[in-house]
Amino acid sequence: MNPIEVIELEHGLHQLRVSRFGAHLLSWHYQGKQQLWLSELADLSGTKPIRGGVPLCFPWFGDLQPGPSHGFARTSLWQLHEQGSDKLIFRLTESDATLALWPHRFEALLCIELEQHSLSLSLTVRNTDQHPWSFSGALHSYFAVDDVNQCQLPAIQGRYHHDKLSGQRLQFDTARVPVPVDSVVPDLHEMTFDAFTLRHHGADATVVWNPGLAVAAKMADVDPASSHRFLCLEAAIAMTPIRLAPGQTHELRQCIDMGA
Ligand SMILES: O=P(O)(O)OC[C@H]1O[C@H](O)[C@H](O)[C@@H](O)[C@@H]1O
Repeated sequence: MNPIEVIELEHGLHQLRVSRFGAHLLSWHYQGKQQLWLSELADLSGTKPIRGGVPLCFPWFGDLQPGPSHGFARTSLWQLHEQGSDKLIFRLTESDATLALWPHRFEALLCIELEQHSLSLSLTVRNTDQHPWSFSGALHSYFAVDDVNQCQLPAIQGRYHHDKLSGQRLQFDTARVPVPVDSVVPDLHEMTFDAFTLRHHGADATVVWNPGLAVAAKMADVDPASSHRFLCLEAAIAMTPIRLAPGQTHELRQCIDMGA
């Protein structure tokens, strides 16, 4: 059996491929053109995070030792909860494996929804436990670009950001995306990029990431020759974790509007 069971959805101008492993959006064609980058060297064995597409970071963003980078959601097998002509909903709840890493009961639903000219991803997290807990996370989208070194992101110009590469608070001088880049940009929730507009809800920052050639060359699942072909623009809870009381929910959403 293929460990990466893939669900396909075709609706209007869109075609999607989503893996149950990680509820991971692997491919999105809009008007016949691929919008996401998936590494040629992505590990599709169902044992490691998949490089590219849209990984889900939950219940934490980044490192939380001794747990895995970006949490366990992207390496868990999700259930296909609902399938409609224009949407897919995946569901994940706690298991012995997740409780060993993070001792809290939860329900997470990932809804991928298509409208005529847009795609939205929404991760709704519910505390199903008896005690409050906190989480962070991200919708870690890898957008396909011709050359990241030429990318413009007008919304960043003049903005302060936490530069994870230097550990400093810096300001972007121009709209040109620097490479390498690993920046947490607080309160950036709407931006135009390439042919589309991104809108984030339930996030406290947008994370902008491309490792650049030197770091990519050390990554097992990125071919350095194609490391310039993506830019990650992530709807992230990366500043302050969200605290949920029993029964409470939080929705983290990224809407990608092709604006035609
Ligand atoms: O290699 P991964 O665990 O998938 O993380 C990939 C990247 O994710 C985010 O963008 C972080 O800000 C980066 O610091 C990290 O390198």
